[in-house]
Amino acid sequence: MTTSAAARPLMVLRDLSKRYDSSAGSLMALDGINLEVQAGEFVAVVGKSGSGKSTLLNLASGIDTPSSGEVWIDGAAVHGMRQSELARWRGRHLGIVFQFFQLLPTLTVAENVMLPMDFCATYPARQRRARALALLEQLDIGAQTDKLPSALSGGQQQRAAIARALANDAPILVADEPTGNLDSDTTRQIMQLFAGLVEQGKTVLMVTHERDFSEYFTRVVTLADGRIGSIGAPRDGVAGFDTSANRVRHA
Ligand SMILES: Nc1ncnc2c1ncn2[C@@H]1O[C@H](COP(=O)(O)OP(=O)(O)OP(=O)(O)O)[C@@H](O)[C@H]1O
Repeated sequence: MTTSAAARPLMVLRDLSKRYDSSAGSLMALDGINLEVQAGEFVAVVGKSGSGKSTLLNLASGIDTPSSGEVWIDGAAVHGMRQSELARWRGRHLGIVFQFFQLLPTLTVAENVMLPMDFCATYPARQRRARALALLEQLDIGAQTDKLPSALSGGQQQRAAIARALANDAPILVADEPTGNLDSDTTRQIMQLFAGLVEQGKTVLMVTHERDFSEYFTRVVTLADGRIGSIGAPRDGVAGFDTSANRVRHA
């Protein structure tokens, strides 16, 4: 993709570290991460289990706080925000998609999609249901709107979760193994859906183990032991997913 020299990155992670302290000891889960994500990118985060992928996403999305370092999103210092302001700010700027969907089981699909709009008051109350239905229609689950999540297939639940992530029209989608619980056909559909959203202007940061979709990604960030081992362009190929110990490339 082309970016002008003056373009400000949509997301900046600067010297980001996370230490977990427990009775079992201290663990440096992330150590000195530097990453800039431009608007319109589809960035995949890959690496072995325990390499720090989810921790990186949780810090980048303000779900968790760094031990040191900075997270800037659209010019805002996320690392400096109070918890009270962070939740609403996050709701407006980030849509988050999880492996296990995390839909509220006692609310209908439409009500789940309306939740971020209710929480952040991004749209007038009288418009929220219509917007939820339009998103669900766009994601091909318009017929499921008034069902409980448990009545939907895994793929349909993930579509509902993506609709919820899109509810506030946030510019960034953060997804932690969104296809990790789906069969291969559904995985393809969901990855194509994310690629389509990027084409429509969204920016996506995704933890994934999916090797077959590297052509969708603008960059592949490989984590190893809490550090960035490599940042590769997709043309570097599936090697971006090679997490073997000595495979280190530099962009
Ligand atoms: N809340 C926590 N308290 C203590 N240690 C944690 C906590 N969360 C994660 N860790 C540890 O930090 C390291 C990085 O974990 P993280 O979940 O980010 O890895 P991951 O690459 O996402 O792994 P996976 O692919 O298995 O989901 C691991 O050693 C993990 O055990």
